[in-house]
Amino acid sequence: MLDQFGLLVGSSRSMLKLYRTLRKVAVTEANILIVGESGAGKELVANTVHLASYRAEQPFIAINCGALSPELVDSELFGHTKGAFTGALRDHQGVFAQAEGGTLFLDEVTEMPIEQQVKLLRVLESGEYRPVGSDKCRQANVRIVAATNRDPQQAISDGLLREDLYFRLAKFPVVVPPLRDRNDDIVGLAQHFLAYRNAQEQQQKQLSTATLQLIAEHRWPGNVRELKHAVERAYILADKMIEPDHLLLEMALADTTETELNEVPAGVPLEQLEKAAILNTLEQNAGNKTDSAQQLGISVKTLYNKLEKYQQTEP
Ligand SMILES: Nc1ncnc2c1ncn2[C@@H]1O[C@H](COP(=O)(O)OP(=O)(O)OP(=O)(O)O)[C@@H](O)[C@H]1O
Repeated sequence: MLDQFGLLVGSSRSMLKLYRTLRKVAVTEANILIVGESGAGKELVANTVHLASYRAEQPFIAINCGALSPELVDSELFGHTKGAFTGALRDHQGVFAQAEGGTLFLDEVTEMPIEQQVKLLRVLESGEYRPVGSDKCRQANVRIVAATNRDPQQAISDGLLREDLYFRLAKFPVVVPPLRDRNDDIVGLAQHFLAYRNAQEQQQKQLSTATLQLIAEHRWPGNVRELKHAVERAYILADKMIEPDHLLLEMALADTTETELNEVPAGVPLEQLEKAAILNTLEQNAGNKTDSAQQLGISVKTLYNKLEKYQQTEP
């Protein structure tokens, strides 16, 4: 049986160290910055912090900063009053109001436009925010837990994250290690996801020895999310014994071999290639933009911009 803390499962040394940190930090009011690769479990860490905090009975609100629409970002964060702008037909609560008393999880915080990062910093400093169109400030009682899959120092030098906001958020930087650095947990997590499905479906499917070996040896670039999806796929495909082929790991491989690249016909407009690469990656990731952007080596914001452009040029 693997150790558990809140929603997190794992007994590797790095996970046990993480639990110790979270246990201490959760009961404070400190804001937190969680750093880790996509799929490593950052949102689960944020949720666990919330559940282990004194705010557990209050709301946990999660937003992806890369998915905020540029025109509405102020309203999405701070809310708006009726008539604040065309289309503002009624008062709207932003995420700060929704999370009042609880925890606000800002995923992909480096994708938040710099202008809003300044406003966020102001809220963290003064504890006040003002809904769009209102002349009254509201008091915010919200704990901020932010996350990024970028190296924060690099994001600061690239101008994606304000240094002053970083210092405000990162009183307690929490690092979630990639799955390949917690070898001891890989097979246990696979068994955990399988046991969960077996209990749900009242089945007793099993992982064969060869499957367990493949799971242990795979590098899991998509981290725990990739492992969970592979087990769930295999669970559906296998009757009783889950064999290596059921995991469909080659489908999830992001690495394109040189031979495959040589098969791309010469003279295809680059834009067309780019669009095909983007749409195929999204399809492989079941529409998950964060994972797709990471595999494509672009930011979530760039991915959104490109998708928007395709929509405009579509007949
Ligand atoms: N330690 C863990 N124990 C159990 N399940 C886990 C663990 N870590 C991650 N998961 C599961 O893996 C999936 C991905 O985790 P999560 O969404 O927290 O990752 P993330 O780092 O926030 O990803 P992204 O950066 O893409 O938003 C979720 O289904 C989550 O429940």
